[in-house]
Amino acid sequence: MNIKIINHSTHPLPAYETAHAAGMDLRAFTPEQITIKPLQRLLVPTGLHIELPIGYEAQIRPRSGLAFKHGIGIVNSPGTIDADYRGEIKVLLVNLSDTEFVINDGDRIAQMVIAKHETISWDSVDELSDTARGAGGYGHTGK
Ligand SMILES: O=c1ccn([C@H]2C[C@H](O)[C@@H](COP(=O)(O)OP(=O)(O)OP(=O)(O)O)O2)c(=O)[nH]1
Ligand SMILES: [Mg+2]
Repeated sequence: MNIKIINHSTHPLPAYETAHAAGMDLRAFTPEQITIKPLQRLLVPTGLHIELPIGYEAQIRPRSGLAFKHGIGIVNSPGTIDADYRGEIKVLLVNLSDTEFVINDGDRIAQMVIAKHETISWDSVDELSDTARGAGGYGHTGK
């Protein structure tokens, strides 16, 4: 499938790093170096605008290497890019470590997964079907 993209950054388009990867890495587009202090959150520009087909979304997810080695997460993970959004894709990073983290222009800061989704209508009813679980949740099946 082809998706329209405008790249205002100076970096290559997001690409799958391996043959069967689900996510394409997103690069920071920030001519000036960015420093994220411990527990600080920051919107990082990518310079990218996309036109998703109706019925598709893009999910902005953390990279596990950055999360494990540097405590870098995404506050609203997974971020949702709607099919009707035409603005710049940005990544809402958070530094969950106790040391500053530096982002340089072009660093791969997150990954984007393109996914199908349903658009539904509600049927308002008075009762839902019976199941063995019923209302049990929050660990009611034990550890
Ligand atoms: O990580 C993200 C999440 C969202 N967006 C953009 C695309 C998305 O379509 C739009 C709105 O996002 P969302 O619906 O999550 O935020 P909201 O707070 O509900 O804003 P809005 O009222 O504009 O929908 O912001 C990003 O660029 N990065
Ligand atoms: Mg919204």
